Amino acid sequence: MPSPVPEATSNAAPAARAVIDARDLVKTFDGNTAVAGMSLRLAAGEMLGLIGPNGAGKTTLFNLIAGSLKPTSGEIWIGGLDVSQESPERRIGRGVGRTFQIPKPFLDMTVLENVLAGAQAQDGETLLANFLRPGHVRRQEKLAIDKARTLLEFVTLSGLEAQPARVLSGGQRKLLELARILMADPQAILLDEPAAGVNPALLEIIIERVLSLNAEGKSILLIEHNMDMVSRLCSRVVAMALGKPLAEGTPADVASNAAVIEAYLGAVA
Ligand SMILES: Nc1ncnc2c1ncn2[C@@H]1O[C@H](COP(=O)(O)OP(=O)(O)OP(=O)(O)O)[C@@H](O)[C@H]1O
Repeated sequence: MPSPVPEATSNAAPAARAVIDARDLVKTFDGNTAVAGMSLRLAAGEMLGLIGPNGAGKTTLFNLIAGSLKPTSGEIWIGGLDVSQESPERRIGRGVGRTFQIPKPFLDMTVLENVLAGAQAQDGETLLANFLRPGHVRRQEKLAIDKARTLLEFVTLSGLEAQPARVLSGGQRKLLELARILMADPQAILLDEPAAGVNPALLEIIIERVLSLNAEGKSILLIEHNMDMVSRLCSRVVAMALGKPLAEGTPADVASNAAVIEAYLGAVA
């Protein structure tokens, strides 16, 4: 007779593998608490929305996950490893890419050069490699340029590759930034308000491209005030306020949650 399966495991859905696991994070700035005990798990292949009123701590949480800020306490795990003390560059290498609310491209560099800047350290960047293996370095550079061009096509900016980035609109700069982070082949992409200040036509392109990246298997963590975009992309949403989780559920459930509505109203008042 087969041994009975313990109830706790037989009924439990298999836990989705977390790409990003932020554990009980706290971040204070000169005594002011921006993130006050926030935990969040982004599963492999998931698109998770992060909403909350201005000042809730969303961007600070991104900065902690991406490594540009170190937590006051708590831990960040990426792909099953504790990376809390690692640099932002190491975390890019571990497959985390992030965009900023206001992209800051190198304005005097071309659009193509800006995308190339997103490549992980290449052999071509070391003098020694140039000296010892110039043919290999040239091949690497050509591969990087081909990849950057493919990504520019993906974000519909191919026609502008030779232009300086300063000619791009705000929405185009967001697309450029997306291409730049894709150079490092991220598994998880953190998008900080991709819809803000973007015209409706470009926003549709951004939404389509995010869907297509997710269809390729990339996990997406999306900070966004535009609930239409959140509803179209995310099946799960976490709302935060005052640095803490406030509610979690489907976009419709969270948007109609009384505590969430009150937090937004409080932020407006
Ligand atoms: N570098 C910093 N130094 C001091 N205070 C900071 C710093 N970064 C963020 N804060 C403070 O932390 C709190 C949370 O800010 P954060 O930008 O994370 O919120 P947010 O939810 O992203 O807001 P928004 O939706 O307006 O972008 C705010 O009170 C902010 O002023």
